[in-house]
Amino acid sequence: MAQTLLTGDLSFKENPLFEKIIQDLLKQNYSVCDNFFELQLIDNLRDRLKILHNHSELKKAAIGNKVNESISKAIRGDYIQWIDERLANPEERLFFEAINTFKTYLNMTCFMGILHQEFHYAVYPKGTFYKRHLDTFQNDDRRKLSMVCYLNDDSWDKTNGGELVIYPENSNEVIIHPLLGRVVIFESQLLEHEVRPVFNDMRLSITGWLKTR
Ligand SMILES: O=C(O)CCC(=O)C(=O)O
Ligand SMILES: [Fe+2]
Repeated sequence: MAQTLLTGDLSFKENPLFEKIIQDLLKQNYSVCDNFFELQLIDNLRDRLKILHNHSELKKAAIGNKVNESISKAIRGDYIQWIDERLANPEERLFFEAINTFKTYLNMTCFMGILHQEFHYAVYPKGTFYKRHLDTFQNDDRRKLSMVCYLNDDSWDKTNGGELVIYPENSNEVIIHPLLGRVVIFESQLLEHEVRPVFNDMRLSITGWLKTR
């Protein structure tokens, strides 16, 4: 019996992509990765998000229940829809499969204790932004890693704006363009960041958090 368990444990296979992300996180608290998902999956998720958007399924994102709408709008202008994993359609299921594989890997190799995740679609229309912030709430530090997956297609131009800017504590700001298929992962409790105003087009993404406890 013990023998069987041991054999199971030894079946662990090193994943170079995940190892790179882990090394980046250890070194600088963030990682930018351009091949986390298959491009076909990104295309399908983009189509899904566009359908939701066209059917007005997305809601204005809030920043907390005590803040009124005009203040909220001065802080963030995106529209979101949470993805319910239990109701996921085939492309969302593939998305969560990749996330779960990553989560299991982190827990096995880094003992990160990730138990839950939450993800939402996001659309930033022209003129919107999200001011500099930290992704953790007061009295709730369960968000461990933030993940942003960009769904813009390859016509996205750098002059469209909408850059993610990360502010590491001891070094210069890092500017990241929301390019097709790019995934950015960072320490939710450590790195302040912002979304710069979108000048053109509609900025599409899925954002989420890997959470402890
Ligand atoms: O879309 C991005 O690049 C970041 C979004 C973000 O910071 C958030 O939703 O908390
Ligand atoms: Fe954020």
